[in-house]
Amino acid sequence: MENTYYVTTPIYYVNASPHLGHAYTTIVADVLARYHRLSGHRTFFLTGTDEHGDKIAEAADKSGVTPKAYADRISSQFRELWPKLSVTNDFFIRTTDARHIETVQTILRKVYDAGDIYFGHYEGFYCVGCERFYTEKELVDGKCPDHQTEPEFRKESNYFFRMSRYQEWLIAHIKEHPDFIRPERYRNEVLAFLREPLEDLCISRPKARLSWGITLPFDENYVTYVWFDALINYISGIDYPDGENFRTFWPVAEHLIAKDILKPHGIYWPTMLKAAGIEPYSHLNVHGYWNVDSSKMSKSIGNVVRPLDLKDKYGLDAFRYYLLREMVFGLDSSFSEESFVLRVNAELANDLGNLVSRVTSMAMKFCQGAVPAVTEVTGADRILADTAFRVLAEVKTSFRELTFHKALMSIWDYIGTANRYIVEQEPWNLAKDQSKKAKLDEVIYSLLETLRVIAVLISPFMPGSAEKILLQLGIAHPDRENFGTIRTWGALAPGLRLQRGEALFPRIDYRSETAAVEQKIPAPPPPIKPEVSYEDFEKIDLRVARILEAEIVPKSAKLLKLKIDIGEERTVVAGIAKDYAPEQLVGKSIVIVANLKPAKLMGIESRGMLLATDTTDEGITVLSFDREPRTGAKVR
Ligand SMILES: Nc1ncnc2c1ncn2[C@@H]1O[C@H](COP(=O)(O)OP(=O)(O)OP(=O)(O)O)[C@@H](O)[C@H]1O
Ligand SMILES: [Zn+2]
Repeated sequence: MENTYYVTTPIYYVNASPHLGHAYTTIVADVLARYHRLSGHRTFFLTGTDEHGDKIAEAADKSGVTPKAYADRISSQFRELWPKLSVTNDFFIRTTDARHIETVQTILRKVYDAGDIYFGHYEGFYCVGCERFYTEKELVDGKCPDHQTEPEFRKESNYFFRMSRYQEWLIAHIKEHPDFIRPERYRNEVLAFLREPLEDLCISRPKARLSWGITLPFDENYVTYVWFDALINYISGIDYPDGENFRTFWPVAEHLIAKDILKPHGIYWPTMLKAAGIEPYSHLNVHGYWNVDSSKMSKSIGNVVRPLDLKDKYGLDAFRYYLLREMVFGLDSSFSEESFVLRVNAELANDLGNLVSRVTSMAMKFCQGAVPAVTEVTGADRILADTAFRVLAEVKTSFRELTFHKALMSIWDYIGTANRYIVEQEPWNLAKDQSKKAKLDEVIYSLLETLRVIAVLISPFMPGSAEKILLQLGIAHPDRENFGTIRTWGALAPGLRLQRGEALFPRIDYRSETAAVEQKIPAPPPPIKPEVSYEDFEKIDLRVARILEAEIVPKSAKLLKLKIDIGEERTVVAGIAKDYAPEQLVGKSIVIVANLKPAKLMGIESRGMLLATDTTDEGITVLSFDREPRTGAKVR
């Protein structure tokens, strides 16, 4: 059978504009959809907006427009946002679509005819924010636990869905399908909830009080409760009951949600499906919250970060990368712009960006700007091929387990391996010796092929950057590369002309931005140390050093390894990675203490210490010269 994949996001409630939380769920769905398409699976990705209910009627009223006009406005904000974040949904559903309304009525009729909907009297505490009744037991100090507001007491006759009838079935289904709700903590949460007897679900609202909703097909004085309407989008969006999409995709449905809407998705929805005679979805995948200062980012609170602000400031791929790398799917994360910048600088500008620019510029220089031909990749060069296969398998597992941060860690492990391989192989030395030409070609080819593999691996997360890398490799149709084409090592065609490209991820100078805002008062300089004699000073040998190479020390946030020339070649390690990108240093003349006792830093022997000082904004600047000094000269 053909492999198929169906992923949905919640349909977002149109009572306010989209924020980073909505962007996260939708980008995760996009990453999954892209991954499955690149794996050759037939894929459908659905998102949309939820437009009925009290809260929208209220918000519209406040803005002085009709609910439909209000919903149109906010819905288009969501619809227009997604392409700007490179989100590739196949359809955008609105619960005000005629097709959707028809489907909701079909399902209501079916469940009603089966005897699972009855008319009854109800009284209780109703929270408008939650749009549901609360039992007294659920309230905290008489208030809604989510909204901290006092609910209204309401007495109403309404229609009820006999949810209780399906409680035992649901418990059994969850127990038989351990992955039905995941990660496990949320499965346990639903099971815990099901330990208490389920109450029937009130699924109507009298039109006398609220008319903004879908009319019940069996009583036109009532509209449908917003959850009973909204959840059905997952099947109306793929043309239930007769559409080919429904037949193809419903059997593999995967829902993505945050934990706030676990109960409707984990309990209402499967029992609704069961009552309507429809198979349950395959998986409910639940993630945690993005918090700001430890409270949930939410429209109602207003503590929101706008996705487009971040995209405009730092670039789309950096934003997508950060969201997927920072959050462990299932757990909460807190958002901070500082952690964002740290990741972009260390992992994107340094690790990935440098690898791409080093490899392509070496290929330009040593291989006349074309992919070299190699007969067979052997020996040490197998490491890159072998790592590719291992990482491919790890990424596959991570996608299956929704551990996106681990997928990225595996890919970054590969990037680290490639960066170390360059240092070990020293292509610049191979290039000096004609007899080593074959070896040089092998090294450069392996690195270019590694870039092709990395580009495909990152493409679900960072589609724009992946394409740029593939174009730099001279690949004319980047869209033809996929998880199938990287399974064969050596598929990169010799002779392709490399294309020069701009830096993928420019470093962000965050400190100077915040410094401008904070206006910190600098600490006074420390007191001068006690006198020393000239003879004592003379013992210190200061020299002009020219930096030949610079690279990040793996797993260290601060250290750079420098190869320097002081008349002889030496390696020194300096704690300046936060202030200098390696490429800013190469070719620069600096001052080092040449006779300081060697020290080992992160396993690397440093022979000499570079001199540096503070700038006014707290960063570091290395000592340099205003005229070109002689390399190795004594500093007096
Ligand atoms: N802070 C958040 N962290 C992660 N995802 C979020 C966050 N806020 C919203 N979402 C996403 O949006 C869905 C809820 O959509 P909704 O339109 O109710 O947003 P909301 O901001 O939580 O609204 P409200 O504050 O009015 O309850 C969640 O299930 C999740 O997919
Ligand atoms: Zn509430």
